[in-house]
Amino acid sequence: MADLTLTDVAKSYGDVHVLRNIDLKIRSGEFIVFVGPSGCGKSTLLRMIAGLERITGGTLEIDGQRMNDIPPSQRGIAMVFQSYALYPHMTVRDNMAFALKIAGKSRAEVQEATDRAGRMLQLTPYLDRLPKALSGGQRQRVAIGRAIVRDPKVYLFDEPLSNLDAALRVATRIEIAQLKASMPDRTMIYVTHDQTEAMTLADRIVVLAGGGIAQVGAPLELYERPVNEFVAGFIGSPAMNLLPGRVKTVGPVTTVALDGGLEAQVAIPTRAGDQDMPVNLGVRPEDMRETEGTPVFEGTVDLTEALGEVTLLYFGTQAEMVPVIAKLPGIHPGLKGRRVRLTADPHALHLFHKGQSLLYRDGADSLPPYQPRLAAPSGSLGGAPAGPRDGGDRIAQGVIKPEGPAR
Ligand SMILES: Nc1ncnc2c1ncn2[C@@H]1O[C@H](COP(=O)(O)OP(=O)(O)OP(=O)(O)O)[C@@H](O)[C@H]1O
Repeated sequence: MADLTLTDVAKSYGDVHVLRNIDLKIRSGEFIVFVGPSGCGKSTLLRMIAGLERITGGTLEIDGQRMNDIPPSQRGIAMVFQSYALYPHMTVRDNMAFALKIAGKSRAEVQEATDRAGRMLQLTPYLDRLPKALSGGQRQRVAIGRAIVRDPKVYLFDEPLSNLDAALRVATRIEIAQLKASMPDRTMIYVTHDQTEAMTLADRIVVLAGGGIAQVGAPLELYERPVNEFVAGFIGSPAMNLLPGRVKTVGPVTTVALDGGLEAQVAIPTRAGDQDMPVNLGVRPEDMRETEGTPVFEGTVDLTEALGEVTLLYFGTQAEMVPVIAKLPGIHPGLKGRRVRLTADPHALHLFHKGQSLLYRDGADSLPPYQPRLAAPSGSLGGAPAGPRDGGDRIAQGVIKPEGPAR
């Protein structure tokens, strides 16, 4: 058991306020991933939980016990670092055994714990090797093994895979997922820059920005229902396109008059007071498709990138413009320089109050319960998504915010 509760947690270095108003409840056994732009305080928050950084405001509790002034070694936590931090002159077994020996465990206990960690991480053949005789992935497994032998209640990972090449990252990511599955009651908190790691490993993702929490939710919840433009742009790759316009007609389905003359129907309800409100229409590149009918976007393709399973089309790549990007399934040769008309399902469109600041979250709680987007049933052709997106039960895809002060 290890529930973590952060209440109004803050961190400042003198006059520099790095984090403030961090309220977060992490349930025992959850896999939580912190993401956010560089310098937003992900590692600082992790290190405060570990006890490696002083908490300058608020409280951290683990299982109801205040931890602010408890030393790291007594928090029941183990941390795995990006840099492995192995002792180069010690074997794999000795690296893993070190903390146990310091803690005064018997020889038999140390042997049993290191054998077990070696088996769990497939390190048994390497137990007598020095770190220099291991690959990067194997070294990181030793670093994880060092955490496992201590049998902590909470595991903290600070970008553990970022020193590995692409193939090893995938393999080690899967090993971490399997490790978590084998320890369902252990709580894990993981910092990463990698969206795939965040989306695949997390039970819930915490998006940090501007010194606070922008949104917390299940990975697909953040993808499908970002509460603001920042999260919309941060989760998903390439980022969601934001097309400026104004609310033209209100009702259960909103019509948006886009700058440039096009119109879009969005399955998001608006009220009379929202009429003429400046908005950004959010459309994910992967939700766009070519149309002979009425487009929500029309432009000349400046650049294409053929990635095999998909082709990326770029529009408006001139300096200082944020290009609009479409991601079409399959290979589309010869599109560069062509005029293309694109549309998207009204249920796949998002709507944001224009100019909304990063942490402006009011109104998010009034959204109806989240309904996951389902893939097409197996056997159907064409890849058109089925389920809620085609029905009427995902009305509020995005958020229109009333005018108000940004927080
Ligand atoms: N000792 C310090 N004194 C002053 N500012 C600091 C100190 N340590 C960290 N910071 C600042 O705190 C902020 C958060 O740093 P942190 O390393 O937690 O960010 P991060 O989100 O993990 O970044 P990255 O993704 O680049 O690793 C940064 O702006 C950093 O400059």
